[in-house]
Amino acid sequence: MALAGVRVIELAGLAPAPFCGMILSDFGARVIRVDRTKVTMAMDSLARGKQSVALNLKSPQGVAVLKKLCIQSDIVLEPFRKGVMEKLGLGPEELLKENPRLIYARLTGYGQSGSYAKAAGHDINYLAMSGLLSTLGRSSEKPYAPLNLVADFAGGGLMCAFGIVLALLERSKSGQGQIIDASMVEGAAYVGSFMWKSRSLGLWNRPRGENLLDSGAPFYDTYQTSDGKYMAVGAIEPQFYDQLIQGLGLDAASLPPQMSFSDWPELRRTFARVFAQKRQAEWSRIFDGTDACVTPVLPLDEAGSHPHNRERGSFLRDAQGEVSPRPAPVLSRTPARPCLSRDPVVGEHTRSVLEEYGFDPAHIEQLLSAGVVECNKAKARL
Ligand SMILES: C[C@H](CCC[C@H](C)C(=O)SCCNC(=O)CCNC(=O)[C@H](O)C(C)(C)COP(=O)(O)OP(=O)(O)OC[C@H]1O[C@@H](n2cnc3c(N)ncnc32)[C@H](O)[C@@H]1OP(=O)(O)O)[C@H]1CC[C@H]2[C@@H]3[C@H](O)C[C@@H]4C[C@H](O)CC[C@]4(C)[C@H]3C[C@H](O)[C@]12C
Repeated sequence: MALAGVRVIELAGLAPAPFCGMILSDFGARVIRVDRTKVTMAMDSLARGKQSVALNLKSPQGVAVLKKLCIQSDIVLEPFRKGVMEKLGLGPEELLKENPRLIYARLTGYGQSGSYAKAAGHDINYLAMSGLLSTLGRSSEKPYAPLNLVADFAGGGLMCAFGIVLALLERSKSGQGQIIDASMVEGAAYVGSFMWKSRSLGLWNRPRGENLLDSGAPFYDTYQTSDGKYMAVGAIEPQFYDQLIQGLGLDAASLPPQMSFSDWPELRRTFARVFAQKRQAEWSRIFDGTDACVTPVLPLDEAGSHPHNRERGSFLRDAQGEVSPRPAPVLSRTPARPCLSRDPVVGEHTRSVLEEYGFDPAHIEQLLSAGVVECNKAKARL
């Protein structure tokens, strides 16, 4: 796999950093998640392929253990508020001094500088600060966040993984590590570059929810079908729009022009009335194999069984029987080989990892009895 041999120390966090760690793990990196001690349950549902060490960083011995792990690793990924790592004596200066090849990835909401750097926040705040949230939502409604996909995952976890891969590539030439300051505000904004850079085209001149791709255009929207399901319509180009009109059984001559903004509400009502006359499966049969850009809106538990996704193996089933997306993109020679076994229990790998990183058994026992580290076993499933 592409990242085979890369060792990552991931400090346990909420959502973006776990996703970043899972991407690295899916593509072959060895990811060791450092959890707190005395936690009953891992919060990480993105733990595929990771190992867990339970370590109390509030003790000087715990800090020393983490340092030793980082000295022998390629990447440390930290998801805390600015200043937390420095307060622990684990800031980049300390760690890079001991391991100049270390890539020190800091994944935060607001970045390592600026007046908000130390403020708490979540996806919705970062999305709001990026400028993008103001554009998301239906006409005459307030802005709404599309789950926590944009800032936490696209602009956060994924962007940080990209930064790590860039730093690894650069290190292969310079031999040096570096610090990655991944701000979710900036990552989200960057993902949304199109919004800024296409403004001169007049694509976003109208209020929220009344433009081409923000649910303003009737040919770029979803429609309810007679069985309460939905179809997604993305028929932007005239040649594809013609096929939409044909599939709906409408007479193009009796409709207003596609790009007549003032007629969009009426056109939307016409499309809605027609879509409501057939079931989703019927519409799928009509539009499959055409270029009308019309597809069913699949619920999560149906996405994996759609013929197209099944043919490509786009979703996988793990040892627990849970279905989730296959890692993307697909590399031809060195594709991801995601681990299918269960997620680690907090502290499950403490002993084995410490042994591997050169801690002698007596030292491990002492750390255990001092409560600096914890070893836990997976509970048997009855
Ligand atoms: C699924 C839910 C997640 C929702 C995601 C949400 C929408 C997001 O947007 S996540 C993005 C959040 N932002 C960031 O990550 C930006 C960077 N980070 C921060 O800004 C901050 O970390 C913070 C604001 C997110 C949190 O601030 P906090 O004050 O708590 O922490 P920090 O200042 O960073 O300091 C950390 C302190 O911790 C110490 N530490 C760290 N590691 C160790 C260690 N090993 N040992 C000892 N100490 C350690 C460190 O030293 C710092 O100490 P100091 O403060 O003294 O300096 C999920 C959201 C809630 C989940 C549920 C909930 O947790 C309850 C259940 C728990 C159970 O286990 C599982 C089920 C739950 C229901 C759980 C389910 C889901 O996971 C959630 C709903």
